[in-house]
Amino acid sequence: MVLPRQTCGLFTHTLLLERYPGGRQRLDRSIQGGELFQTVINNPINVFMTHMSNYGNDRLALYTFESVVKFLRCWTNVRLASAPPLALAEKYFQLRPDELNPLWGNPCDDIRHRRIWSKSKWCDTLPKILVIGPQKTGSTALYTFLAMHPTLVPNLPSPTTYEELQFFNNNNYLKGLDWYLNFFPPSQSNNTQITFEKSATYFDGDLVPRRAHALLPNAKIIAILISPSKRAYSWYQHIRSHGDPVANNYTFHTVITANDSSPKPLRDFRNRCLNPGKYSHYLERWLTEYNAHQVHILDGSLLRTEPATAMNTLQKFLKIPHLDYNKLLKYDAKKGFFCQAVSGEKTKCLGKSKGRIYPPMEDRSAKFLRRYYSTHNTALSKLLVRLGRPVPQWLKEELTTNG
Ligand SMILES: Nc1ncnc2c1ncn2[C@@H]1O[C@H](COP(=O)(O)OS(=O)(=O)O)[C@@H](OP(=O)(O)O)[C@H]1O
Repeated sequence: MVLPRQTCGLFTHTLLLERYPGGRQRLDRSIQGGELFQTVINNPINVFMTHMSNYGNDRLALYTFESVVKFLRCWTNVRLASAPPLALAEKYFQLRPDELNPLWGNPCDDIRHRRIWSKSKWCDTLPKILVIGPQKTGSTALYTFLAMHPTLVPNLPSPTTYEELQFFNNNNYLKGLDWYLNFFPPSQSNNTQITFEKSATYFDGDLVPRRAHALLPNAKIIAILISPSKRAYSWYQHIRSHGDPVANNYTFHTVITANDSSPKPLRDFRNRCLNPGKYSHYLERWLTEYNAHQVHILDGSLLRTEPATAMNTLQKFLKIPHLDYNKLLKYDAKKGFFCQAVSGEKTKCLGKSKGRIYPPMEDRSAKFLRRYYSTHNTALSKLLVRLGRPVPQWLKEELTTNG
């Protein structure tokens, strides 16, 4: 384990000066203003270890550290003090409490890390595309369409959350990078392929944009948007079908109209139902981390009715070879959606949990939500215009039928 923002690295490599790569001159350069000197200067707290169980034998380490301490004392005003590693760690987090939560970066971005990265580990297969949701916008359909492309490879499924890894937004993040990487083994893809991941809860997760950017700064981000009112209703039906007590005890209308005097579980539920639909708010957060050219905003209604058209635009954005989805997808009248065309007239559709049958939304709820989302939809429309992106038909309709 290393402290945040420190690079785990070797300063002495060997026990013998004459075997030091580059010779004494190189080691002395590191001590006298070079890498070791800079490491001490730039980090108020450092943890150093010797290779040896009895470090009295590690004469080269003793030479190195004695020399760097002498050099620092001679040429700088830095006050040096030492303490056991645990005490150092405590001091470090007193100085930087905001760093108590880890922020994983790509170990292979740092040449020293890459050099000492275990041969049995990898990092080149980290996803280069993230489908971030939000939930109930057709993200699973998009995931299966992307997985049909020979250039694209999804993560291995999680035993608990299936195709979604939900790494960046919950406690899986604290399981560390190895946990995430194990879903992208090199055996799954060749080096011309691109790995991708979709977790629909990433869109509105507080910490997600920052965490995702720290690990995948060059990733392409895909958000799918449909009418926020429809999304909220679909989400309510989804949660209700899973037997959630709040969803079972309260009608959709009661949920969306809950106010500050409503019971806390109901208010929390209302927030989970309605907040992700404040699209511009969350997109702006993603745009503080990622450059706009890395972010694709996909029209979820178009994906549903004309998936081949939506996939054409998406392939251009991803700069991957063109695949004609007209030939791969077929409308399934029974399911009411485009599904994967298999042999003959057959189709392979998503399971029962996608495209549930439920009664239409009550008029009063639709009216309430149109008003509720009005400012958010206006902000979204402005955002899309600012980015030079098309304004989807569903958004134009929501804005004109407002009130
Ligand atoms: N091709 C295709 N096949 C099946 N379903 C499709 C498709 N395209 C869009 N949809 C709509 O996707 C809705 C589910 O969205 P998600 O996959 O994002 O849901 S989830 O957040 O991952 O649970 C799901 O919502 P419900 O109809 O409310 O169940 C569908 O309407």
